[in-house]
Amino acid sequence: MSAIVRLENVHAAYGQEPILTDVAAEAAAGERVAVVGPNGAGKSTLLKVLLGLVPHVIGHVEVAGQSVTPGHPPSGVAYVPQSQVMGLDMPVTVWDVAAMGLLRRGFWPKKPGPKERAEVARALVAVDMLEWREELFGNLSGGQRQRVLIARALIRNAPVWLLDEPVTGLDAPTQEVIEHLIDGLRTDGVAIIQVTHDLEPARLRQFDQVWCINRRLVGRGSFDEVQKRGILADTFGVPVGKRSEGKEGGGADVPSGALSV
Ligand SMILES: Nc1ncnc2c1ncn2[C@@H]1O[C@H](COP(=O)(O)OP(=O)(O)OP(=O)(O)O)[C@@H](O)[C@H]1O
Repeated sequence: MSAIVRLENVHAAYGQEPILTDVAAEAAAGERVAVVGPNGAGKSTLLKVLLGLVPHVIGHVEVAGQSVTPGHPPSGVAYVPQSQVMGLDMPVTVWDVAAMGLLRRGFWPKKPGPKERAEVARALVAVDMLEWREELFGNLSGGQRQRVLIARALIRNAPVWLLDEPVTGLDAPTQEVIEHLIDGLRTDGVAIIQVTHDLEPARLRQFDQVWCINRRLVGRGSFDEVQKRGILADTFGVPVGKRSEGKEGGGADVPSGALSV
């Protein structure tokens, strides 16, 4: 399978300090990748490298057939940032935020026509937020905001999705809804690169690959591979532990504290 996301010998920095060193990884269409690692490991930075948002990058970055360089984001990408980093004091409605999905497709600042409006409405229906369309985005709960950001991404109709902790802080039913929506994209051949702090084995087994990041790519593979080879434990900075027998879900050799982040 050919890669739709490819990183080769990638080094990245915002200033003098290197944040990521010598990262090489790839994902194919229809694959879902979990990006895991401790706080400050460089997970969000990795997504930003794929978006062309990190100012200093050495190496080869390719997304949806395009070479990505700083300041030149690829066009075939939908990005769902952590919802708490969105400006909540701006007077924008749910509809406005979702309609920003049209932004990179030549419909801005031109007024969207009936076809584009129908597209925005369809995306809001998909996340069950159409009736909130006139509400200010900043007045929504975390879960509602996340649904709107997913709607915005759906409108992009992109072959690659980058998601930064899309379900962190949400209640279990809302997590289920959003996870189900994201997972459904795989059947359309979308490659999904998702930062997550959820290290539950049952969850991570749903991903095709787990990329373990701690300022470098410590390793990657299926959850069972990275767990068995001690890569997960190394990523979180503890010695390779013994496999915890009899633990529900197979037991991950990761620090217990890491399981609750
Ligand atoms: N815009 C920026 N300018 C300078 N340094 C930055 C910038 N963004 C992030 N960093 C630094 O890069 C490092 C990695 O940050 P990053 O947000 O990528 O980590 P992370 O693994 O996503 O962390 P977390 O799990 O806490 O969200 C941190 O030391 C952070 O301070």
